[in-house]
Amino acid sequence: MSHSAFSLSLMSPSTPRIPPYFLNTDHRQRVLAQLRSKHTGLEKYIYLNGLKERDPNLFYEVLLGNMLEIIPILYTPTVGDACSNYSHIWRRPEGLYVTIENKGHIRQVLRTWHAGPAARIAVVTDGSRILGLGDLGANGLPIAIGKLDLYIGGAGIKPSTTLPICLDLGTNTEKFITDPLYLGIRRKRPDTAEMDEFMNEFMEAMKDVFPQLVVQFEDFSTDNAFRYLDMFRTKNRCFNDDIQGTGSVVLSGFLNAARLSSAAAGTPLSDQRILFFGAGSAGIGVAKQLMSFFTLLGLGEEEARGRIYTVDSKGLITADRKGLQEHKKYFARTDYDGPALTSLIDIIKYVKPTALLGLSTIRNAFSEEVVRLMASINTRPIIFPLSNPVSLCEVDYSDAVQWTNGSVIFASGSPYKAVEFEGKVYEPGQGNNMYIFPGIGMGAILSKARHITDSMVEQAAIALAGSLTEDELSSDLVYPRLTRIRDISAQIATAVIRAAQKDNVDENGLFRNLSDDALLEYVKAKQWQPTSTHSIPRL
Ligand SMILES: NC(=O)c1ccc[n+]([C@@H]2O[C@H](COP(=O)([O-])OP(=O)(O)OC[C@H]3O[C@@H](n4cnc5c(N)ncnc54)[C@H](O)[C@@H]3O)[C@@H](O)[C@H]2O)c1
Ligand SMILES: O=C(O)C[C@H](O)C(=O)O
Ligand SMILES: [Mg+2]
Repeated sequence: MSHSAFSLSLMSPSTPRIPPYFLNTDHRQRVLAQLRSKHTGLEKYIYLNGLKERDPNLFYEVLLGNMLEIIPILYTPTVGDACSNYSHIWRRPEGLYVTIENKGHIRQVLRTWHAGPAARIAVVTDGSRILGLGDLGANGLPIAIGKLDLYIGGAGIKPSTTLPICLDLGTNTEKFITDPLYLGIRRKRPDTAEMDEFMNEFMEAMKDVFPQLVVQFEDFSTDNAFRYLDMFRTKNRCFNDDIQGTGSVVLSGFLNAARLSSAAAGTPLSDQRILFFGAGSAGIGVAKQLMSFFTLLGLGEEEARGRIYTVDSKGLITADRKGLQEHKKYFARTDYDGPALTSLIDIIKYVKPTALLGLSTIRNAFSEEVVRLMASINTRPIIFPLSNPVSLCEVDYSDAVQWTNGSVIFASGSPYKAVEFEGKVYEPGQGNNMYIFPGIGMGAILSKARHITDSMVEQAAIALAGSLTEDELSSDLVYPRLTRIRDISAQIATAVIRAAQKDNVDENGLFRNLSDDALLEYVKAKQWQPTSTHSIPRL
């Protein structure tokens, strides 16, 4: 502090004063104008982060009033830039880091969290596969924060009960280890045995320190995503967003998309054939969940599995391939014995899919030739390029509309704007787990579910699919409009609570006697709202 500033502060005992005519203005509009004056997504992210620190109530008020503008900044795609640059844009402590060096005393570290046992929902990442951006190590924290902002904005979870955690276990990305500003531990990631020990201690400690907590695993690399879901799904109240949340949201969009595509083709729903381009945690998670599309129609497991084809970087996945990773085996084809099919065009010609889903992280993998081929074999092709962020999306919406002459039924992981084609406006869907996880988490919290069961996840998808209004249905949408996310999350949470009751995992039996309408009203009444302060800035 300079000498003059120091003496000035000594000389002025008064506290700062709000400008006298401040209340003649709407401060929320000022905040929006300030936000819009920033030129890049990252600058907007930093601005919003500062606003949240200065005045969280105002931050959530502005978020709730401007979801379509603000979610793409706090969440995909801009949160991807925030993570990639986190060590450089860092301003203040947020969230909780638990490092590999805390092994042996993780409980003590968790006990430092200010909310203590009041915490209800944690999003936990180890930073090893952030969106499609790879291993970002300790820079992964903003993904947990962004997801929790959606819990708060989208479902109405109370901010003080949310807990973002980044497990700092090292990184295999060399450029971070050598970056002088990198905020994480400078070492390679541990081997499986060491990581398992850490995760076992961590999850036990989470249960002890936060007995009411739901844990959402987020953006773990594929092997670990499956591994820790299997290890903890019956011991802890937890789920994996990339496997189950994505599976659920895509099942939901697919239920609506298949209805449109089958009606256009005049074929039964059960004739759908789905090709997955990308067979990681998300691809296989979604493929497993989409089995329910067929089983709900009455098909047996084998028949349902036969409608699903998976592709990875080596081509169509077949059972005879050597060294096939465990998670790819279930959908590996046993009915193809020709030469390996490696090009997407050849695979489409062989499979003749009604739906092409991308979870590959390969930008523009759905080329003009691919999209036109899909349109030539389907009256209304279903094309869901689901990789995030936009920079890794398999095809842009405007191209998909143009190359299919508007017939495409489209949902992408990251947001796209509506496009006009030959005088008609087309609206894309956003097939992102953000529609689902807030409702699953809220339902699990309110019912105090011991575990999160498959049927809770499936019922969440069915509730989301059924939540479209007449107007949304007549616009051929496959997901509801995001502006309604609070209502939708309440409907999903209600369905999740009912499923928890059916599975007898609800520890809170109070809702069992409520009618569906009364339960929905109860859930809505539980949603936290920022108090409208007329937006007087906090001093
Ligand atoms: N929309 C959503 O809600 C949502 C949810 C979860 C994940 N995702 C996105 O899905 C993507 C994948 O996530 P993941 O965890 O499964 O990652 P991952 O790295 O485990 O999986 C990527 C898969 O793509 C395959 N692949 C890579 N290059 C390929 C190529 N050239 N041709 C064909 N296949 C190729 C890989 O073999 C692998 O099977 C990410 O971009 C992520 O952001 C989206
Ligand atoms: O974070 C998202 O936008 C969706 C998903 O969880 C992902 O990993 O891409
Ligand atoms: Mg994710």
